[in-house]
Amino acid sequence: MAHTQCPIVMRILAAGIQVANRAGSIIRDVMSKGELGIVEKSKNDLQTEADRSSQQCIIASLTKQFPNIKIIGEEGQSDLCNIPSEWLVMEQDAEFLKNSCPNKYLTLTEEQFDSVVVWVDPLDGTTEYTQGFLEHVTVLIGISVNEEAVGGIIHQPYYKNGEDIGRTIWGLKGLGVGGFQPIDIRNDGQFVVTTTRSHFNESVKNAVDALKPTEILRVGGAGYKVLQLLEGKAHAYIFASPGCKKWDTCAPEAILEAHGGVLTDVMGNHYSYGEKAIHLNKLGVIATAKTVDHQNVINLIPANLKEAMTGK
Ligand SMILES: Nc1ncnc2c1ncn2[C@@H]1O[C@H](COP(=O)(O)OS(=O)(=O)O)[C@@H](OP(=O)(O)O)[C@H]1O
Ligand SMILES: [Mg+2]
Ligand SMILES: [Mg+2]
Ligand SMILES: [Mg+2]
Repeated sequence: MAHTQCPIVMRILAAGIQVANRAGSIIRDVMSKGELGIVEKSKNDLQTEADRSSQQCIIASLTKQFPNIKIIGEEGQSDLCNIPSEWLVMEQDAEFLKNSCPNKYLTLTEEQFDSVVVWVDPLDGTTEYTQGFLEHVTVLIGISVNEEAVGGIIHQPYYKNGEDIGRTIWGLKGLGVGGFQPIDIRNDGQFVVTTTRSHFNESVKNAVDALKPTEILRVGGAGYKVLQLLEGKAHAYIFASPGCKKWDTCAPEAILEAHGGVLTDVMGNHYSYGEKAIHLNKLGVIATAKTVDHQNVINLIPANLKEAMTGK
């Protein structure tokens, strides 16, 4: 099937896979040149040259390919006029396009652009990037349709596989996940929680402790934490605090749920990813692996913590 005839959701994902790979190589280039150009956007919130360049590459490439689609990136408006030509990626991943599009998205056309929003986090785990925890760094491209996170890409620029560097994982609800082999963690009496490394606070600690974990992993990035759920390394990802934004969770939520896991706020509700959605995930992030009862985890989060977060 010619690319232009494929359903829009499939084409955005196929383009996203290629552009995320390019963004990953830009992130590695900035690090190897050693001039990170760190800016403190606000307290505990950094931006580097890699965040800026990766975003320019992704937004420029996707805007060129899909001029009618709303794209929202973490780093705000990017100058798309003066970017190096090698940052413009016009390819779509041919392997991915061999998959059949789930029926639900077959009739969605580019003209119905109002219902589709692409959420871009050009570099998730910026604090970890600046501190040398490079494995935690990911590029996130999420697609929402009618406000629901349905598809996404998590690219790990520093994942090592023999001589190869980098890998790209995709997911689409109704189709599944690809680019890696998911591992479903067992429920054998252990309960491993993954949580923030760089944004830990009292509220996050209280929620984590309430689950009585047998092990706590503290790593950077929403993308990396969700990968830990998908690779059998943790049962739950707990961040009972505001801080994460829609571009942090859109792709991870879609990929996790395409495999049977769940990602919600502390009340157990899904976030909305429409164009007008507020960026902040005010009610935190609770995500669970496929083999875990999500509602049970939500029930264990202390009521006083939920009241403090919702104001009710
Ligand atoms: N308090 C606060 N202030 C500003 N930004 C915050 C905060 N908490 C989380 N975040 C953003 O969420 C992304 C993941 O961060 P973490 O790994 O620390 O936390 S989390 O557990 O996934 O929320 C990470 O995204 P990137 O900016 O893309 O690296 C954080 O910036
Ligand atoms: Mg950031
Ligand atoms: Mg992020
Ligand atoms: Mg980021």
